[in-house]
Amino acid sequence: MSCLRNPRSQEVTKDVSAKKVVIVGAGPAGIAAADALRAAGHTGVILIFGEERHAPYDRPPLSKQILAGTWLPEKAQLRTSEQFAVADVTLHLSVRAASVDVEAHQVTLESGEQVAYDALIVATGVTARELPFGHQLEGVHVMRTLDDSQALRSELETSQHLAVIGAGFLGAEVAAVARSLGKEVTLIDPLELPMQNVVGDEVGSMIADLHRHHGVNLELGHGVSSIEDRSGRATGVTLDDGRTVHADAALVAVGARPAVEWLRSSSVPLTAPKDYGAGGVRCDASGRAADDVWAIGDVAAWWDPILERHVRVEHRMTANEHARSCAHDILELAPTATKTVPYFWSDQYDLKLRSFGLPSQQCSFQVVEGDLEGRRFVAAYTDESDRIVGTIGAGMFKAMNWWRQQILDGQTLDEALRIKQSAENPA
Ligand SMILES: Cc1cc2nc3c(=O)[nH]c(=O)nc-3n(C[C@H](O)[C@H](O)[C@H](O)COP(=O)(O)OP(=O)(O)OC[C@H]3O[C@@H](n4cnc5c(N)ncnc54)[C@H](O)[C@@H]3O)c2cc1C
Repeated sequence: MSCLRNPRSQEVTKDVSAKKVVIVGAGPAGIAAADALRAAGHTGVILIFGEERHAPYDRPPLSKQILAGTWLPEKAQLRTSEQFAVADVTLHLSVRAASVDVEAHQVTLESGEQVAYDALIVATGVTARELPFGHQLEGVHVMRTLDDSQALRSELETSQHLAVIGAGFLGAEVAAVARSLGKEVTLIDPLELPMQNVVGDEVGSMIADLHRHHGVNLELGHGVSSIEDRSGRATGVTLDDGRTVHADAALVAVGARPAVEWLRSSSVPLTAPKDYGAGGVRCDASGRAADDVWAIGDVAAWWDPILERHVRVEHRMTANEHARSCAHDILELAPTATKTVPYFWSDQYDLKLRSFGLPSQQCSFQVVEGDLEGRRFVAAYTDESDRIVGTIGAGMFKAMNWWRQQILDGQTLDEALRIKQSAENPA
């Protein structure tokens, strides 16, 4: 198809608007891309292929409200079939893409059927990482899909002691929900503190104290060497120091890997192991990965012009932002104007953590508002040149937004504190 290049236009040219767009992955990013295309004036065919059998749904409630039983799964559904019909978007569920031929502009489905495209959006997300042992046992779970969440929920109706392997945000959230359901919970991680590599030592200590306060047994600084079983059913978890923690169920929450197997035989580039969020689809700052191929959401490592490197983040809001920006690029519209930074949240008991940018344990850390003891605070994370690269906070949402802007402005902490002080105490 011939395309009229009109890079700075606010209006979609006719040829471009009629492109046939194929979206692989029916998660939040894929659905948001279809929305964004239509909102920006795209009139051509949009096909979405998703390997799951469920109507597209949101994942954050899986480890929170759905696991806790306070939401029915329907509440997490992203769109109804009527909404897809109105938007004239064709959704194919239980269909897996097996490969893509970038040169021929063709996706091959697992059935062998070939689907031609003018523009391809890769939105295949990530899959749960597994341990090299134990996953065949009854009572051993991961948490990525609606089926996973429902399976763990029914497991907790009968099991009394849950071992959570991995104290990242997912493991920590599930530990909190399981405690609220009255279960004995052991939270295990080779790091010394929960979520330590993201939130650092100070916030990690606060989270550890919170879990201890709620009665979670913390086994930090320990890896897991095996999952014990009797007749094919998990009975405990053996730590690297030889002790065994009794458990009749286990959640393995040891991270995720980009769902890129289907791209391996293609010319779509992947990021190197040393990149932030390695192994994703390597994209430019508009999500373009190869000729007429874009990638968005958890699977995509976009070039970040502020941080000057490829960044892949597994955050819900990034899926929406990528989708909007990529839709504009496909339609050759002027880029979406708003500069953004990654955002995530995590709910544990009554603590509602919010984070902007890319905080990490490697950064310098300073509480800039409130205090950690009261669990009402904003903390700034800075790089070696004192630039603020991330913030984490709780209970101070207005202040968090001010600090978010400082990240966007590339501000140093020193300068940000000076601006804040002069705003609070005008001369
Ligand atoms: C339990 C849980 C809790 C979370 N909580 C939070 C939170 O509190 N805050 C936050 O910011 N983020 C949270 N996240 C992360 C957030 O859900 C993700 O960032 C978001 O789902 C990313 O959307 P996505 O569409 O890129 O990927 P996904 O949601 O993974 O969707 C990708 C879809 O593509 C499908 N697919 C994969 N390969 C193929 C193929 N070859 N063919 C067809 N389909 C394929 C997958 O089956 C999947 O349905 C959470 C994630 C989980 C799992």
